[in-house]
Amino acid sequence: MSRLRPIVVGNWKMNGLKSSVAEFSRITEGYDIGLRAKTDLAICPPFTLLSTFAVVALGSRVLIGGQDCHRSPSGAHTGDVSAEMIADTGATHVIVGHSERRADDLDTNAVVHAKARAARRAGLIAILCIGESEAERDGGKTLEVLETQLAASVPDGATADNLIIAYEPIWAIGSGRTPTLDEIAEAHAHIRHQLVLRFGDEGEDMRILYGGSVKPSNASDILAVENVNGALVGGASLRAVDFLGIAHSYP
Ligand SMILES: O=C(CO)COP(=O)(O)O
Repeated sequence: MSRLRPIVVGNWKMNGLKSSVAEFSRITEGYDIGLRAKTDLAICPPFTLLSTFAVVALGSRVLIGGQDCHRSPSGAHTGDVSAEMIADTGATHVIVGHSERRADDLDTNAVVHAKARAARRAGLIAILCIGESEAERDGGKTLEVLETQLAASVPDGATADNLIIAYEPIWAIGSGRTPTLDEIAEAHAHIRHQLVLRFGDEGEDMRILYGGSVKPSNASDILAVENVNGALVGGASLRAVDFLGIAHSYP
């Protein structure tokens, strides 16, 4: 088991209304001493709920994050939200480079790189997502794709205190399918190797999360894999019972 303190992050994506505060409160209430001893816990709600959740989370030690940020601190960017604005709500984390944004909003590696720098500028921890498509996996290109994404989207000077990597195979997101444990181990070992090549000892301390169809039923196996330092959870983070179940399955 890794010596790094794990973090289990819930990505609520475009889900959640004011009425969802009750479900989030159940998550904060469930983050008891026993669970705190095992793992950090974070929820990334939509922007509309960030401030509310940050207040509800006070005193619980549940962390709050955004799901994306603009590269600039402020300015004429209608509809966008800056890393500084996210930090201003009390959030500590922000997801950048999620495959849904890479696909829907054409976030290239260069854009993700700029967003990760923006997160650091604002004092946020970037959760930077990388992952291969099904065609890339079938073509035997997974490790190469991960290497390219890491090289092009992780900024120089990143540290274990301001960067978390999330490995999310695109074909595993929301599909109920996951790579085998050996495949997860191989991908995470490769990411670790690249981080150490580039950042030396600091790379040993960067957390690498697995994301894609993590559920209470598969979490204990996945979280026990070498170099898996936590999980990025989509659908199963929307219900407190499932999300806490995943966090509890940390060995
Ligand atoms: O995209 C994800 C988290 O960012 C994973 O989503 P699912 O857990 O719903 O597969």
